Amino acid sequence: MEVDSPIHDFSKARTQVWKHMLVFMDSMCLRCAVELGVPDAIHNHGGPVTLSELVQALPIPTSRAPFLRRIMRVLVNSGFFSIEGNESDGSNEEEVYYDLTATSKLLITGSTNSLAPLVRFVTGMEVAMAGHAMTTWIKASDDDDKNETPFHVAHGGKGVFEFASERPEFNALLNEGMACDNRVFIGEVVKNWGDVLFGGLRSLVDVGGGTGLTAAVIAGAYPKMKCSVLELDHVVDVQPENELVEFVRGDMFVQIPQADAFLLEWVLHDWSDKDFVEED
Ligand SMILES: C[S@@+](CC[C@H](N)C(=O)[O-])C[C@H]1O[C@@H](n2cnc3c(N)ncnc32)[C@H](O)[C@@H]1O
Repeated sequence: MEVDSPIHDFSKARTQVWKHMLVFMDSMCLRCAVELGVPDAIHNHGGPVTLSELVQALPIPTSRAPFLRRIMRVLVNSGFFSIEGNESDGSNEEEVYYDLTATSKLLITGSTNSLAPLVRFVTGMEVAMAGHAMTTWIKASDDDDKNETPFHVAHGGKGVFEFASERPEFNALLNEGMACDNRVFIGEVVKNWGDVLFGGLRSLVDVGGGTGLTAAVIAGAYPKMKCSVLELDHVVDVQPENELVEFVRGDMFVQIPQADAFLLEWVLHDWSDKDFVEED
């Protein structure tokens, strides 16, 4: 086939459509692997596993092995797992070994840098429903607050934080998802730029600081600084005692406690300029 023939152009364009239609399967395979505990199973095995060893370690019937192999194929292709041997050439599947990569090591449950909770949150039904509501949302009148974001449209006019306040499981998913992504990041920030950012401060308020993880890391490194977290009731209600950080219940649009400095991490993007910019 000539490279710039009409059939080539059609084929290329068609492939592009297929690719975009199905790209959500990448996320769904990732979610499935995290929910099943595939990274944990390989980690606990202590090294590369065959397909049948993997099936045995997971809560799935052995009859699902061929489907797990396909899910693993997608994830090997995306770099989440490595494979030794070549299962596509018809070799005995016992000769094929799956192992963790740097990416899937970030998905081991309970490890200090695990992003598994973030995967569960972002690929979850509640967020996916917001994606499905995008067309309805963009066609809707923006005079009504219930149409503010696709999430509002998908969830009966409730924004993500109001929704979380009514759903303990979603609240936990959101809080853990946010916190896990910070664990490594804030540690590095404090290590490399802590003195520039926080040196000399007597007090700091992490506005919308979630579980308080960020504030606790900062407080741990600067014990003379008073670190507080301003959060909504439903977030504060489920936080364990924290010796390093004081939780303050409140609404940042109403009042923010006095401090030398304020931290707004992953907060401004949740709101429009109209919410944040006030002119006297
Ligand atoms: C995207 S999360 C970011 C959490 C945390 N700063 C982080 O980086 O992981 C936004 C946070 O803002 C909090 N929040 C939302 N509206 C708020 C308000 N009006 N007053 C105080 N906190 C609020 C939410 O409960 C949520 O924990």
